[in-house]
Amino acid sequence: MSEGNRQIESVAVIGGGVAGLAAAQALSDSGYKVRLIERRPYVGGRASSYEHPGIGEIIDNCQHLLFGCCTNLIDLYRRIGALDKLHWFDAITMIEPGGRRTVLSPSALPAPWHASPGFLKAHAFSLADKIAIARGLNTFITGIPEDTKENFYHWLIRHKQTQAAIKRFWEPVLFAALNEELDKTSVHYAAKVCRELFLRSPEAGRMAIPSVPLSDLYGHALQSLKMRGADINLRASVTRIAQDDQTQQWAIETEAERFISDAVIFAVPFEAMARLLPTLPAAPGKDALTAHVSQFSHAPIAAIHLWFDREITDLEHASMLDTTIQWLFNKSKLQPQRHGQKGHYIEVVISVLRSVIPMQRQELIDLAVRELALFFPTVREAKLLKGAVTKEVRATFSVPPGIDKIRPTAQSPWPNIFLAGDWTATGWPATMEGAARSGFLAAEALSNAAGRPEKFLQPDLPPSGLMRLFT
Ligand SMILES: Cc1cc2nc3c(=O)[nH]c(=O)nc-3n(C[C@H](O)[C@H](O)[C@H](O)COP(=O)(O)OP(=O)(O)OC[C@H]3O[C@@H](n4cnc5c(N)ncnc54)[C@H](O)[C@@H]3O)c2cc1C
Repeated sequence: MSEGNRQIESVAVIGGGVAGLAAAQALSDSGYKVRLIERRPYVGGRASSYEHPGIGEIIDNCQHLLFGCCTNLIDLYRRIGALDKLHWFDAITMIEPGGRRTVLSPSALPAPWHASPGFLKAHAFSLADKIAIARGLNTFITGIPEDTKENFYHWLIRHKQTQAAIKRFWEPVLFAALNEELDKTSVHYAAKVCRELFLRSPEAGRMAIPSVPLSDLYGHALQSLKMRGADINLRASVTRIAQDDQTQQWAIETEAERFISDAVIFAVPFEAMARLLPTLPAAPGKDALTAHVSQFSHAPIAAIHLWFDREITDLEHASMLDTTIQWLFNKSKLQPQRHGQKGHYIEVVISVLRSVIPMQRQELIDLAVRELALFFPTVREAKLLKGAVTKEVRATFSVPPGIDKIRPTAQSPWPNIFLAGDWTATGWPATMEGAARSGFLAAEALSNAAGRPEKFLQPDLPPSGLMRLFT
């Protein structure tokens, strides 16, 4: 691995998702000449919105959530001036068929027990479930287990979790956070999610939902980058990277042009990286990287977007128990720009379940309406004005046991080429926070190679209460 030529001024960032935007923003803020190259006509990558042709509405590819523990994503929003586009919640509502609600919110007790009173009062769990969940969560207070070959479902059985605790607590939480079946999930990552959301501090577990469509949110990054003199190439797909024989700089080729840059940051998903790797020159470590990239796998997410002629619930969001639909987001309430518009817009999300992906659009809309009626009787009288379905087959990379062995660091086998993307070695699962971290880590690696080391990665939130004893 080379140290680089220590004369880096220009940087090509390939990929305008959260990872690429974080890298581009950090380096632009530090005075590098950045060119961002994105295949699509908009930025945001897997966290974006667009006008759906069938219904004439701007919709997110899927609702995206973040939490207080997402310190790097929040720092990216600060850098791009989008912090005020987040709607923060102190409570999460779980709802059962029939409409009974459980509201989980932090109490005044010190961490790690701040969430305990909410759990104790929860209608959704029996006493046996509560004891099992508390016993399970408590094992993560002192730290997160190392990644072993054990999967999280096996761990839950070994820790004597009830079936209801698995169905109503562990699955909803981890499906949303890790988007994978529990028997394909690493104990290490499951523990990390639980520790951040329920144990570290009340602040770390606070949930936020963007109050604007995702492309508006990440559109702030485009404005901010342009203000700093960055070049932005949208609708430009990189097809090949080669080293310029004379200058030893990198030549980046898109379908339309070819340009030269001192350094390159790849911020593309692993499957796009797999397509670009063969175009790069031979180097020690290339074969190992290629082999590792080929071992990643995906999991899907589907979202169903429904416009009713009336309000079907006062809730802004809810985790829906015991049904195929898992989360509800009341977009008419969450996005102020929709206030007063015709129809009440509800988005429901189904994570992980591969069986829903082959279902037809109308079949999924019917399923969502049928299941919503189990929670909200108004749905039976309401008229559905229109509906749309978004399916992301390659939504997230899976985190099976042993995944960390194949996640590459920001250093690539080539001089002045760096890797970013949620799938790289950040210690985080496939999330916007993981992507933001990867972008900052790649920017740090580049600044080291340039001989001007800088720190962009934000520290984790400090633990509070008694959790300070277990850092
Ligand atoms: C349906 C869904 C729901 C999700 N929900 C959440 C959530 O609630 N919370 C959360 O934190 N995370 C969520 N995620 C995960 C999150 O969106 C991703 O982890 C994150 O956005 C990944 O960012 P990235 O920059 O690493 O990759 P991407 O977003 O995939 O960005 C890579 C970019 O590279 C571009 N590209 C690819 N190849 C080329 C090329 N050859 N030339 C130029 N450009 C190229 C792509 O067009 C893309 O814009 C969800 C994801 C999906 C799909």
